[in-house]
Amino acid sequence: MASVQKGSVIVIMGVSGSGKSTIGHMLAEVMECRFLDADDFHPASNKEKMRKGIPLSEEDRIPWLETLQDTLRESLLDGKTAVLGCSALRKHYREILRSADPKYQSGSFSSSVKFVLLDVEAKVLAARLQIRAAEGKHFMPPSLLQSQLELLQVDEAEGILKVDASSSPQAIVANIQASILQCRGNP
Ligand SMILES: Nc1ncnc2c1ncn2[C@@H]1O[C@H](COP(=O)(O)OP(=O)(O)OP(=O)(O)O)[C@@H](O)[C@H]1O
Ligand SMILES: O=C(O)[C@H](O)[C@@H](O)[C@H](O)[C@H](O)CO
Repeated sequence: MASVQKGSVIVIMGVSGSGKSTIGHMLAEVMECRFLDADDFHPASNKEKMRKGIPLSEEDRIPWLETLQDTLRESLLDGKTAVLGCSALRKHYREILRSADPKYQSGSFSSSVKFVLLDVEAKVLAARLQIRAAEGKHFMPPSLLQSQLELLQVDEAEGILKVDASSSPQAIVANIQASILQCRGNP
């Protein structure tokens, strides 16, 4: 994609069920770049906790985000573009990811690591998670959705691209691509 310079990261963020893995994977495919799923970076203890229906704590999340930061930094230093699917629910979690850019100045929000928030109504999320749970495909139970919604924090000043993620995955990916093109030239 012309507008995304080599050596950048697009983080597809949002609560459980918003479609981070689905959309992130598809976006990476059309951008012909690597897709990283933050779920693959959790220690077994974190996954076990979530499987039991216990929300992660700060102490559980910070080391996980720091591991992701290391991986993103390596990718940026290699001059590669990557898409990361990661909840990144709190502002200070996103600061950890933005800081993967060695040139990032804390609090400036101007980083090679950019964020796209998948915005979906709670009742649609709940329905998606019920279907996924019935299929027995994922460790994250629907019961954790409420805690995720309560934790989500977005500050206008961060300039996060918010997309309506209740339509078809194809339409969402096309919308993200178009929005990124529109933002061309912006920091
Ligand atoms: N746009 C969409 N329309 C309908 N269903 C979707 C859409 N996006 C994702 N889904 C479905 O919703 C469920 C959750 O999607 P996905 O696993 O991609 O979300 P996630 O944000 O990565 O979730 P988690 O944070 O729990 O890993 C999956 O069963 C997926 O197939
Ligand atoms: O911050 C968190 O609580 C975690 O990142 C969870 O959101 C999971 O990783 C994931 O989204 C579920 O698959």
